[in-house]
Amino acid sequence: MKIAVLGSGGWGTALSMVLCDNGHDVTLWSHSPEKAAQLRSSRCNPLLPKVTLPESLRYADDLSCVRESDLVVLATPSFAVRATGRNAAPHLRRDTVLVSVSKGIEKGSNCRMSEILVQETGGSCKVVALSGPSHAEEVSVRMPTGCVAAHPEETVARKVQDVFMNDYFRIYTSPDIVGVELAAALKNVVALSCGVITGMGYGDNTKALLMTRAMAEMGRLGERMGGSRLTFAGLAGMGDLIVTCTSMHSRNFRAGILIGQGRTAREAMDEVGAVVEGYYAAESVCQLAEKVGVEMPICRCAYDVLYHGKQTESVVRELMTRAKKQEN
Ligand SMILES: NC(=O)C1=CN([C@@H]2O[C@H](COP(=O)(O)OP(=O)(O)OC[C@H]3O[C@@H](n4cnc5c(N)ncnc54)[C@H](O)[C@@H]3O)[C@@H](O)[C@H]2O)C=CC1
Ligand SMILES: O=C(CO)COP(=O)(O)O
Repeated sequence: MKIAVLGSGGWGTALSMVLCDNGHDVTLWSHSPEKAAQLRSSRCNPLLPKVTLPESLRYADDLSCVRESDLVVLATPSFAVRATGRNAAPHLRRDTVLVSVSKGIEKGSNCRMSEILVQETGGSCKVVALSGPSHAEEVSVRMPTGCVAAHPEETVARKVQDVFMNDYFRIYTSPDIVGVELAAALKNVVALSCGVITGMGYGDNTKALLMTRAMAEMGRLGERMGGSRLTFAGLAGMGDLIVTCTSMHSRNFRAGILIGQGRTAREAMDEVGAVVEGYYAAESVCQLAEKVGVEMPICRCAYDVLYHGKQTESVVRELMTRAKKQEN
């Protein structure tokens, strides 16, 4: 199959390697000519220093590279998905399947990534969400990993399953694209929060409390917006929550630790030096929760710390002294 991967950060690069392993004809697009030239000449992405990029991988800096592609993977940070989709759209075939792997919610519109791509392609292309616990650093060295390919039409989700799946990258299908995409965006806010309490010096009890209660609020919002609670208990929900709340590969978790140690959100993101999606998602999540009338105290507190510089100690006290309630 002819495949274009748009976005040459850690994740776009790791997925390009999976697709090359699976025998596809893959082009990796970078948004700057310098980046494409650097990848082509060095065959190394500094974000994944342990790996040499496959000989068969091609590089591009022009979005006309999607022409004649059977499948196009959107792997830019979420803030760049709309512009990338819009600029690629005139070159796309109507039967090209788009695969969205960016984990976020658009600032302002609060759209999911697949909604943006449907809008930008005028609804002509099918858009599948691929998500799950999958650090690029581990996928690129072929560590066993599992993800979910979500689309309401089973045949479309299965097509993506077939393209990506191999003996170290296991793909399940799901009809619940709403749940999968919301879980992906929400878990980043929780991973940031988990980093904050870790940076403050709290231990495993506090982390388990935060992750479990955050799952409850993620599921509440997801269900109210049309997703299934079961999705939140699966790879795209609980799976990805575990991997990002416990791993030093996670940029969200690392940024949170720095904030918990006293840095501002801006200082933490600069220090991490890569996209921290949870920062952007926190604002949208609070807006969505308010709009649909769902209580999300943990995400609300994360927003207050990130956007209003609220003291982390007072936020923890606030959460711990909420009114008494039954667990479910
Ligand atoms: N890194 C990972 O392990 C995983 C990341 N993701 C998601 O994939 C998306 C991309 O993440 P990463 O590859 O990790 O990002 P990254 O932080 O490694 O790289 C971001 C890339 O985006 C490029 N970029 C910056 N501005 C751009 C623009 N305006 N248009 C196009 N590209 C631009 C940068 O040059 C850089 O190469 C995020 O939404 C992330 O949540 C999903 C699963 C795993
Ligand atoms: O989504 C990820 C792993 O599944 C990557 O998480 P971070 O963006 O926090 O690094």
